[in-house]
Amino acid sequence: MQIPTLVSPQDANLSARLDRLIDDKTKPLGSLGVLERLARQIGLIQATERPVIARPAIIVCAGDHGVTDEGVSAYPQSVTWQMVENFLAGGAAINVFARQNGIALHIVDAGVNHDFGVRPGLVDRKVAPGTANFCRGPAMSQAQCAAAMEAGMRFVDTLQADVLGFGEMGIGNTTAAAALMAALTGIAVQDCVGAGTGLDAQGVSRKADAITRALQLHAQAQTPLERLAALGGFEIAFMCGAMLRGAQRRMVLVIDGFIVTSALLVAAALQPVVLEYCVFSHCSDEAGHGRMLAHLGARALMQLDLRLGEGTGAALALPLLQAAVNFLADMATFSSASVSGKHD
Ligand SMILES: O=C(O)c1ccc[n+]([C@@H]2O[C@H](COP(=O)([O-])O)[C@@H](O)[C@H]2O)c1
Ligand SMILES: Cc1cc2nc[nH]c2cc1C
Repeated sequence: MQIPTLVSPQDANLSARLDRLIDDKTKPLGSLGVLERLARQIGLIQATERPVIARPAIIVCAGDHGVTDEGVSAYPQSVTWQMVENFLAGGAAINVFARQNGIALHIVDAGVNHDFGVRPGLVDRKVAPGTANFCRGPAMSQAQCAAAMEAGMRFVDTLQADVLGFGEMGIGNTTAAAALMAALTGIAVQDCVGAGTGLDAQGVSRKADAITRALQLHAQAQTPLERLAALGGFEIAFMCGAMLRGAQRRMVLVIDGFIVTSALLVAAALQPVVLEYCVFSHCSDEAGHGRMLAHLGARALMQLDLRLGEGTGAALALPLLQAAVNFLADMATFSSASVSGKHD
């Protein structure tokens, strides 16, 4: 598998020109805060003083997890395929928010334990019907993991998006994400685990125990790709490949919650520059997410106590990205509006 080579979008000359444009708008210097940072970042990613968001898209990647055998989720595995049906019928939260914000939604089966048959609207990239239980062996073989990543890269090649958001669905995947987090960051398991879909304290400690056993079993997995195969999931690997290709194609990547960020942890371990293409939509209520973001040096746009996944935070953040490019394009300048500038 060829890992995409990324170039940094940083360009000192363009950055200075964007700063001048931003500072020339009719507002006290710096007063649009994070929106100014976003406008500059999107301009740099698109390599223009006039960035646009014309074709926003979100990929919702679904996969099942063998580790659910350890009793690590508050819901049964069948909810994964049932929610995929819900996405296809247009009734999930992500459908509502994507419709509200004019976002194209792509639903991907990367490894769900269900036969959907031939389903219009479903992107069938099933590598296998769920991962193996990583407490007993690797979640995926290296070949399966590479197949999921390559499928993610190839899928992004079919898209015309300028902003690409990520979402996921997979009962048990907060366990996989927490295991990846512990392995890739060295943060203690206790500080990586959380309640997921709603475990009680006993459930959370069962989850931590499963992860601790898995980290011992897979101690020989040392590279990011070995760790992804041992502990990850098909939807996580698919997103990791899709993020790397999206950055290579200079798309703005909108990161959602805990599981999406775990895919980015792997992508950033392979190609750190990918982070310069990322906007972090929100800080999830899942306990480890704040620490995961801190590890990446990332600042989330919003804190809404969300813990749903599906790309809902990414969809809700899109209006903020649009506000950033719109103020840059449409606000008057001090001279065009005859407004006096700051005292010297
Ligand atoms: O995005 C998040 O931060 C997030 C936090 C907690 C749960 N989820 C969703 O809940 C599911 C995984 O939870 P669990 O408890 O089954 O591991 C999966 O479908 C995720 O989309 C998502
Ligand atoms: C109902 C339900 C919807 C979800 N969407 C994302 N993860 C989910 C988990 C559950 C349980």
